[in-house]
Amino acid sequence: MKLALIGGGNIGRFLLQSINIDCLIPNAKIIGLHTRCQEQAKELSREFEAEIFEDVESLLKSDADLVIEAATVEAVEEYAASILLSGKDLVVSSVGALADREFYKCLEEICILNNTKIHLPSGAIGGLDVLKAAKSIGELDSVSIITRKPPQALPGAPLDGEKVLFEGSAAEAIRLFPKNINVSIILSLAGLGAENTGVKIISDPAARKNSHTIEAAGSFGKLSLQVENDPMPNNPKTSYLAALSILASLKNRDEMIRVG
Ligand SMILES: NC(=O)C1=CN([C@@H]2O[C@H](COP(=O)(O)OP(=O)(O)OC[C@H]3O[C@@H](n4cnc5c(N)ncnc54)[C@H](OP(=O)(O)O)[C@@H]3O)[C@@H](O)[C@H]2O)C=CC1
Ligand SMILES: O=C([O-])CC(=O)C(=O)O
Repeated sequence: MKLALIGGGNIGRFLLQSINIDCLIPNAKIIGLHTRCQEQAKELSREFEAEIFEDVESLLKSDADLVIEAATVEAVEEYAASILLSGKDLVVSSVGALADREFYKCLEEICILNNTKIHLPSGAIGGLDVLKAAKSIGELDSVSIITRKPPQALPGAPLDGEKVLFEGSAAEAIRLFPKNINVSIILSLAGLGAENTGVKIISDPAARKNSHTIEAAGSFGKLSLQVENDPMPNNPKTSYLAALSILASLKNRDEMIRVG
């Protein structure tokens, strides 16, 4: 499988190392990457033997089968449609982009017409299987997430003392924190939608982990799940599990017997 990558930050570098050097996905290679900073692109290209795509047009013309986005919500908004139209599948890290129903429907139509797929990894949380099963006959009543992170991982957070930075819907949360609360949107997509998923974001100077507590209730019973994420070694903002979940998505793609 030939892969192309958009974004050369924490997750991008981790994927280059895991796929091109550690060979963790059988028969897969990241053949090229596009990222905003050319210096960074050159360094990654040298280190991981991947081509540089100076723009997305050259990435689209490449023979990659699948594109992994590890950049920003804006990058998904800008490039997703043309990637799918070019016949390539897409793995999205910045799932917040899909909070917009119109955008979601537009991408879904492109996928149907072009026989392409979008893969949305579970990111830094879990429990999506429970929500999907629970709502399959429409009896999921409530879903919420409380995210607690150190202030260094959240924009505008005070360094002294715990503070609730946000309380409201996932739709509003991702508008205000597009780099920090993608988890609420994958949760919404598995469950009740972005308008009906409750979010609380807490900045906590005592926190050493990025923790996400999910509560859900419905006719199935109740779900209560806490994920205590270790951050990636070089970036307190990103949970390690988010990067691992992209590898898991790539592996799922080829599995003949799928769990969950
Ligand atoms: N679903 C989930 O649970 C999680 C999702 N995420 C999301 O995943 C994404 C990647 O995370 P992470 O690797 O930690 O982020 P980083 O900020 O470390 O890296 C992002 C990279 O993308 C590049 N970039 C930004 N905009 C563009 C663009 N338009 N075209 C090409 N490259 C671009 C950046 O370049 P530059 O350095 O020049 O800005 C940078 O190299 C983020 O959107 C993050 O919010 C993260 C954690 C969990
Ligand atoms: O990494 C995390 O814990 C979650 C995160 O940033 C996001 O959802 O955008």
